[in-house]
Amino acid sequence: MSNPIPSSPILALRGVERVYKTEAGALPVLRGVDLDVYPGEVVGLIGPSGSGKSSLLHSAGLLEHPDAGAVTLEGRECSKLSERVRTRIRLGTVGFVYQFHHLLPEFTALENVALPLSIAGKSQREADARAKELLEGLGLGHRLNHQPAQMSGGEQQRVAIARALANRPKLLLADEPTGNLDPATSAAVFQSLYEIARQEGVAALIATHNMELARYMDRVLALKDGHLEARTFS
Ligand SMILES: Nc1ncnc2c1ncn2[C@@H]1O[C@H](COP(=O)(O)OP(=O)(O)OP(=O)(O)O)[C@@H](O)[C@H]1O
Repeated sequence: MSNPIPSSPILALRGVERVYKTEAGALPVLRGVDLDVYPGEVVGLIGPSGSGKSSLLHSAGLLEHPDAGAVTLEGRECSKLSERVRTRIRLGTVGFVYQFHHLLPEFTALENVALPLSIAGKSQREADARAKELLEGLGLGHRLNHQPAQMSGGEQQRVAIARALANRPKLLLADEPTGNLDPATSAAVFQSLYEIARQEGVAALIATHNMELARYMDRVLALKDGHLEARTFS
């Protein structure tokens, strides 16, 4: 990265463990994960299918409770907080992008992106202005009034990225954000995601199977046997 990394992480995991109870017995997936993500960096998370990437993102984004360990967002340790406070922190700090866009089909691109802003109490004018700014930044200025079904898969995913960034989260968690797209579209959408994350100054943790895209991240971590290790590319 060209920018110096500030000293205080936006996300810190310490000794995070996740064990699922299955009919076949306990399935340990995360076995003591330590991770720091700093403001403004784009971090790739790789690992084979079933290695626990989604589980890690769910714990990091306060969607699930880890079975052990600490999750600290913006300096606040969240494990022992009530569900209400965790939800408030999640809504204020984290944006999510998934493999499938989950846009509301009857809403336009602009309306889909403005919705979380309206829910957060912004006026319609403010919400629309912010939604328009983000969509234009993602190259969708000509698609503001289109519904999801009238857009390509790559365009739909860009709208989902704009929606995730609408409330100015400090951390973007993305789970296979381009996993449903063909290789060329996937590369283009990833490029847009990277650029807008930089513009917005948001940190991003992006789970992907796509090693070609992983190369373009600021750094890459691999999940192996429930632990994270740094990965470098030759
Ligand atoms: N709620 C659950 N109950 C039981 N097992 C689960 C649950 N959620 C996930 N698992 C198991 O935990 C393991 C890790 O799943 P996870 O979805 O985190 O992996 P992943 O690396 O994201 O996989 P993929 O790349 O295929 O999306 C898998 O073996 C999965 O079957």
